[in-house]
Amino acid sequence: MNTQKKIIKEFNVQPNFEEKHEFERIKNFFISYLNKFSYLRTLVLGVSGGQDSTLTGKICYEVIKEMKKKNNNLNYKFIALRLPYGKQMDEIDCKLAIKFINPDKVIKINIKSAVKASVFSLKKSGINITDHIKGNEKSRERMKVQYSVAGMTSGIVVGTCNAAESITGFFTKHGDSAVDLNPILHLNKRQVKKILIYLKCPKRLYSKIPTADLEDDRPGYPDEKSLGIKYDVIDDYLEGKIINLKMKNIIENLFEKTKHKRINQALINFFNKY
Ligand SMILES: Nc1ncnc2c1ncn2[C@@H]1O[C@H](COP(=O)(O)OP(=O)(O)OC[C@H]2O[C@@H]([n+]3cccc(C(=O)O)c3)[C@H](O)[C@@H]2O)[C@@H](O)[C@H]1O
Ligand SMILES: Nc1ncnc2c1ncn2[C@@H]1O[C@H](COP(=O)(O)OP(=O)(O)OP(=O)(O)O)[C@@H](O)[C@H]1O
Ligand SMILES: [Mg+2]
Repeated sequence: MNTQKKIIKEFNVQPNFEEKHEFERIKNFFISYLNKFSYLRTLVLGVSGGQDSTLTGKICYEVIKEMKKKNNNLNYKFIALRLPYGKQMDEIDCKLAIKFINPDKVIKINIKSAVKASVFSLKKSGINITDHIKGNEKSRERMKVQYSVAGMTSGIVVGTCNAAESITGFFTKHGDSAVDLNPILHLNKRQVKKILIYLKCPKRLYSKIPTADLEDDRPGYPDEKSLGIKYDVIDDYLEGKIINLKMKNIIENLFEKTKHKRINQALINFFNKY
């Protein structure tokens, strides 16, 4: 089996997916997981206003709605966390995403002072971190907040990583990838968008340019510019299409180079047997 086929198999990407069917499949897997652990009550998710957390948020909303109804228990909750670093440049999108997702509760915590304290402590010890490394600090600070909320609410932290980000290692190790459950890890980027359209998400959100938005120096910097490759190309690759050899090599080199980052992620792939 060649590398492309191996990756597609490992990630369980479905080239012939159908939006409604896939959404229901994800929802049902999620519900059966929660039913296995009867003490769980809460889903905790960071909502940024980007495509991945908007879709994951809508999944969480539907899962919790079903859990409340099926178990006749209104104690199930979906908590959305807004975790800006200072003032969020795409605040409007984040508010729109929250409105569309409709979580039971929204908590807003500004991570700036915590990140600054960390940067300052490192500096005092002679380690002056770059803007890039500070970006990873932001991602890990968000992870910490989510785990504190989950710990206090019998909850689990829900991840938003998709297959296109995962195979290229475009996530922070022990940051946004450090989650309890990954419901969209098997979707490529265009499948995320297709399900959002099926769910009647506002166009502004599903057509938004993907950004990690972690750098002070380059707010809203597009993922595709950081990666040096278009999501469309990564998506084609994940659907088993023949792509330009140079692009194929870039993807496979990134996959190999970032293998160490996916070690924990593999365990929590929703479609792996638990
Ligand atoms: N061979 C090896 N075996 C085991 N561990 C190895 C290793 N090489 C590095 N490492 C470890 O991994 C660390 C580097 O990984 P990491 O800390 O993740 O850092 P990094 O490689 O910088 O990866 C983060 C990248 O993902 C992007 N990102 C992050 C978060 C969210 C999003 C988004 O799309 O929203 C994107 C971010 O913009 C940045 O470009 C090293 O500092 C080292 O500790
Ligand atoms: N300002 C924020 N507030 C809350 N959570 C955030 C924030 N920024 C990032 N996150 C969390 O980190 C995750 C990773 O970011 P990422 O950019 O990959 O996803 P996204 O913003 O949802 O979608 P897109 O990739 O299309 O921008 C988000 O899905 C979200 O859970
Ligand atoms: Mg984003």
